[in-house]
Amino acid sequence: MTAMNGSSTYLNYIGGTWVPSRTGEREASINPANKQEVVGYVQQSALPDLDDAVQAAAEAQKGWKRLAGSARGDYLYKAAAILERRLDEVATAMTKEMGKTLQEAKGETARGVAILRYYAGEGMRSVGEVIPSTDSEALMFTTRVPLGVVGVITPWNFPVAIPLWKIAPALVYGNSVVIKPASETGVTCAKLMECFEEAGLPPGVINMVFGSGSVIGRGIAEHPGIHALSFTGSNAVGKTIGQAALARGAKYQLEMGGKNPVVVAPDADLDLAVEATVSGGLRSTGQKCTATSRVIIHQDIYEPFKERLLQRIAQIKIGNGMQDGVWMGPCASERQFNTVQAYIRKGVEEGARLLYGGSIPEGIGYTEGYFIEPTVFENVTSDMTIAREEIFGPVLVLMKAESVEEALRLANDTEFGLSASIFTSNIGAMLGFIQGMDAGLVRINAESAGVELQAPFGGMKQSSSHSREQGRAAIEFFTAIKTVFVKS
Ligand SMILES: NC(=O)C1=CN([C@@H]2O[C@H](COP(=O)(O)OP(=O)(O)OC[C@H]3O[C@@H](n4cnc5c(N)ncnc54)[C@H](OP(=O)(O)O)[C@@H]3O)[C@@H](O)[C@H]2O)C=CC1
Ligand SMILES: O=C(O)CCC(=O)C(=O)O
Repeated sequence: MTAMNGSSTYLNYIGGTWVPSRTGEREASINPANKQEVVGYVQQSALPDLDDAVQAAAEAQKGWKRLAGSARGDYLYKAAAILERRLDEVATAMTKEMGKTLQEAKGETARGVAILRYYAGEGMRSVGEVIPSTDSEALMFTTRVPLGVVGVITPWNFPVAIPLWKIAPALVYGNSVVIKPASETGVTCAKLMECFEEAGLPPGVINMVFGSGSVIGRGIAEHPGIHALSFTGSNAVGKTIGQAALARGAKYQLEMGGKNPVVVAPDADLDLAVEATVSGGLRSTGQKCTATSRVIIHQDIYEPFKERLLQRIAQIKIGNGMQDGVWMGPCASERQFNTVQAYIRKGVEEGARLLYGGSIPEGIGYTEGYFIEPTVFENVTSDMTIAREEIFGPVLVLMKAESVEEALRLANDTEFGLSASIFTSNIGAMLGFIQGMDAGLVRINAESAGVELQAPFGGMKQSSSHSREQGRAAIEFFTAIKTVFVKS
């Protein structure tokens, strides 16, 4: 059982057993919509707990890699069915732990089910190719082998989808896994582990160790028994993980921040562009690496676009994501709440004009959680902090462009390159944007957020370590190619 003594304390999952940390310490997971509510307690683990998990994973991987891919896939199909059955419970834990609305949390959990099924099917797909040898009597082909024990370090903003889009391919290709979830969303991750446990995964194939990033996260990056690391989170942490992995020759994959632009051309469908800007920028309280952050608007339609945008934002209902009708929940944590407020202050100090929001909403219950109004700035220049750094909150900056060419130049004027959208009905502008935009995801007449699990996902420039996740791209990270030459 996950819970210790029937209380809401969640244990580490190591070697197929729920175990308390050797430190005996635990940490509360708080509901950001109501700071008084403890959703559950998770372990404050130390490095010996991680050692136990790595040892269990290494032992289990020996048998796991020998199973047929289809047999490994069968376990994922079972886990998918269990997660589907428990969808409401898992989504509720997610909303309570990190604040996104229940509707969004249910959508994400359903996506988790689909991710498991997609990778279950991978167990039966081809893994190599036959390459003609210059020796006519030889057979030369490639096959793929697992990497060994994979470390997974995940953030709190997609507590089901991100862990599963890393765990599922790692497992189906024959690796075992040690995951450290974000401290804010440990309870949700424990529920995913329960699904794998109920699916009957052999003990040790998947392990979860709670704990702080600086101890367990760093411990994963530096552990000699972990052969590969997949991380999503901030740039600052991602870079330290990459350096630690490189120093010891481990494979690593980093998915980090974004400063995603939306370009609104003079011939755009303005209603569509407004709706996509609101959804892409403010859904999940702006806490997506693909969230729209910079809105670059052609000067000819700047005023009508701005007017419609502000009208639409005024309709947003902020509140506890568990309540019907609430469109936007709180920031996920006190730290995130403080960060977003600091960026809003910085925007004002640096001379941007605060058009909308910027404060804690007025009304009953808002001071009980980490609520911030949707916020819009204008008169923003590219050198301002709010135009350069990832805010990860419900903040949009409006920038005016004299031409579509200038809009593209502004869109590219960032160190990030994750996602970018353009709204236009001009095919030339579309093609110019597809070609000229330096981003891993380029979207035409669609919001910057919104990832499909069967397609490669990742960024350019500082947004990623240049690898891709999801879809068939996952096989590139979670396996190594072996070239085989056979002669009788
Ligand atoms: N690309 C994305 O999807 C995300 C981007 N971010 C960006 O990062 C900012 C800060 O968010 P935050 O949650 O602090 O993101 P972090 O990068 O700190 O956290 C992501 C994960 O890394 C872990 N971690 C933290 N420090 C270390 C370390 N030294 N070594 C190894 N692992 C570590 C965290 O653990 P723990 O939870 O215990 O700290 C968590 O599991 C946000 O404002 C946003 O800009 C955040 C989340 C997702
Ligand atoms: O846009 C999405 O659905 C996923 C975004 C994402 O991966 C992230 O924010 O970390």
